[in-house]
Amino acid sequence: MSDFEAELRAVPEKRYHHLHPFNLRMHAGELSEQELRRWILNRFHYQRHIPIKDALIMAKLETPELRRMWLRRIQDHDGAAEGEGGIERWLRLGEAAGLRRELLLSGEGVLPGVRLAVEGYVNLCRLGSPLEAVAASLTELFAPDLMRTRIDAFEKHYRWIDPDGLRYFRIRVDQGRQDSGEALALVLDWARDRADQERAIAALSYKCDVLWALLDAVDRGGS
Ligand SMILES: O=C(O)c1cc(C(=O)O)c2c(n1)C(=O)C(=O)c1cc(C(=O)O)[nH]c1-2
Repeated sequence: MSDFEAELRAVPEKRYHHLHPFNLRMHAGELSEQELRRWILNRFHYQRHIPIKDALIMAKLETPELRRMWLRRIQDHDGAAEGEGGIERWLRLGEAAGLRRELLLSGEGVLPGVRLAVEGYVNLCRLGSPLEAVAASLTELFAPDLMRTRIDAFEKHYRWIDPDGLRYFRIRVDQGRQDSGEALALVLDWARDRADQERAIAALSYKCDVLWALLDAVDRGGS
């Protein structure tokens, strides 16, 4: 592993939201039903913006090979047809937890801090270079392990949620591995000099801040 790759991996190791107190409480089974519903509703705001930020990235990619790779990400979330894809599966997670899909789709109850955090990520992808935008997605190197921990925690501690609702996470484990493997190869290829490497590390650090700030807002609650 190159020094640069080790440096990249070290960023989420120390700052990814697997360390956030809200996630630690989730995994320990300490969240109330209300807190878990608040997380699902607010995280939907993040989920529905992922294909939007991916479309902004795709518009900057200059070859058919790269655009095909990125198009798959959009389809993972939006599905190839009505009733398919990650966004639909997240809506079903909401329903399994007693949240009507109309409520999630309305955006009602999304906390101001969550809106700002998500806007920050979308704007990084809108305004940044392809290298920065792809580097920011590398938090996904750590997401599959976190999802496995989350699935175990839900099955053990939150049995009031229908296990069918967990399909989003089950499918996402492999998707996240593929996404992060492809993104890492691109970042290692594109970041040729030290200035580029530093920009990639800064973008990944910023993305860790986005996820952390999102959970800070959910943890604090309000509204
Ligand atoms: O539940 C999580 O902890 C988590 C984290 C992340 C992440 O690290 O950004 C993503 C997801 N989930 C996720 O479901 C997802 O589709 C996703 C896409 C991306 C991205 O930056 O392109 N991150 C994430």
